[in-house]
Order: sequence, then structure tokens, then C-alpha cells
Amino acid sequence: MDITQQSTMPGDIWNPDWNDPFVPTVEPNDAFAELVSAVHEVQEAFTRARPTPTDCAALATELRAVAAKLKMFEVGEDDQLAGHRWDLAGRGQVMAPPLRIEEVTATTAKGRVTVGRFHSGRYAMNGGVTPLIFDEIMARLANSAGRPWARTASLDVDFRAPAPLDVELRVQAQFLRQDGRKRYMRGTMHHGDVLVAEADGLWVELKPEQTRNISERDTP
Ligand SMILES: CCCCCCCCCCCCCC(=O)SCCNC(=O)CCNC(=O)[C@H](O)C(C)(C)COP(=O)(O)OP(=O)(O)OC[C@H]1O[C@@H](n2cnc3c(N)ncnc32)[C@H](O)[C@@H]1OP(=O)(O)O
Repeated sequence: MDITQQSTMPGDIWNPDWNDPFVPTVEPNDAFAELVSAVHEVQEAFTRARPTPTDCAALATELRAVAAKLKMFEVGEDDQLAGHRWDLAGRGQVMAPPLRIEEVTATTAKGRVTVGRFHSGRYAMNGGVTPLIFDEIMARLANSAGRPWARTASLDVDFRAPAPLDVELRVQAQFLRQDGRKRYMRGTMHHGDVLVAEADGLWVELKPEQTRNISERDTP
């Protein structure tokens, strides 16, 4: 897949007229992207709601019925769709903030993300979500350009300003240098001109015996 084409792939299109900006519109024939979008809608609606105890009980029953249906389609981790849809924001991994990585070169990566209340701490992005976003884009860069697999060894995040909800944030990553198996990376997150967070990270190239559980599907 040509990674530079990602922003125009099915499921990666945001409808500016939609009431809830966290529900991406999807191509009509992309059924899995539709399912991801529906789960996101449930997450955001759940976070925003204050249902009565009676409604909580009824909703829990309905959601358990959905979970039971999905369990009928359970497969091994290598075969699941979630996390392997490289064309979708967040790779179809519904825990992940919907980061759209738009450009990856050998030394830089750029993306955009908008989070809602589901990923909120208190009127700002939760402090655990920011590293998730950095890990995603910096790992993608660390493993780009045909480099052998590397995993995150350390990720040091500085929170410079509250990251606002409901607005687009720009995320960038830079490949600083390689020292043997160690790859040093740097990341920044901006809202407009405001630096909201920055990160330094180390990715360590895996030895052959450490790549046993990694498959071709882990490659964009
Ligand atoms: C996996 C690939 C998927 C990618 C898909 C693309 C994007 C996907 C997007 C999804 C994103 C998901 C991505 C994820 O979420 S990856 C998941 C999160 N990360 C992990 O689970 C990694 C767990 N840790 C390990 O497996 C091992 O510790 C590794 C493999 C990292 C190193 O253990 P190993 O036994 O092999 O190496 P070593 O100990 O001899 O160390 C080697 C060198 O490194 C230096 N060092 C080590 N650790 C640290 C440290 N903390 N600070 C500073 N330095 C450190 C060390 O001093 C030494 O330096 P030197 O003495 O040589 O100078």
C-alpha cells in the first residue's frame, strides 16, 4: 500500500456536516469500517450519557448480546481485522485514538487526530492517551523504510499544554539517529501554533528470536 494515499482511503473520510465529529463517515461498501465507526459511536455516546439504572440494565443486556454475536467470529490475533486495517484511522483498533497518518518518509511522519470525550481526562486529552498517539506514529516511523522490526523500549512524554478535545491536533515524528540496534525518535503534538506535548523515544531493533509473533500483517 502507498502510505501517502492513506488520507483518501475508505473509512478515513470525516464528514464536516456530521453532528458528532468523532464518527467518521465510511464508504458504503466498507462493512468493517462501518462496524468500527459504530463502535466509536457507542464509545462516545456511552461517555457522554447519564442513563437511569433501569436503562443501564437494559443497555448492558443489549451490549452483551452484541458481544456474544462477535464472539462467534473470534479468530487468532494474526487473523483479526482490528489493528490490521492500515488504511483506517487508528488501524481499526477501537481503543486507539483515530490518528490518521498521512505521510511517512524514511525520517519523518505526519498525522492528524481529533479526540472526543471518550479519550478525555478532564476537559482535555487524558494523559495516558497522548503517549498512545506518540507510540503509534513513532513506531510507524521507526519501522518504516524497510528497516528490521523494532519495539518501543522507552517513551518519555512532556505535557506542555492541555490538549483540547474536539479539535484537530497535528502530530509529527522525526527519526533522529541510529546507534547499533537503537533508534532514537522524537515526536511533537500541536494545536495550531501551540505545542501541547513532545516526546523522546527509543526503539530497539529485535533479534530474530524476538520476532516470532510478528507477521506480514503487522506491516502497513
Ligand atoms: C514490533 C513491530 C511492530 C511495528 C508495526 C509498525 C507500527 C505499529 C504501530 C503499533 C505500535 C505498537 C508498538 C508497541 O506498542 S511495541 C510494545 C511495547 N514495547 C514492548 O513491549 C517492548 C518490551 N521490551 C522488550 O521486548 C525488550 O526490552 C527490547 C526488545 C526493547 C530490548 O531488549 P533486548 O534484550 O533485545 O535488548 P537489550 O536489553 O540488550 O538492549 C539493547 C540496547 O538498548 C538499550 N535499552 C534497552 N531498553 C532500554 C530502555 N528502556 N532505556 C534505555 N536504553 C534501553 C540497552 O541499554 C542496550 O544498549 P547498548 O548496551 O547496546 O548500548
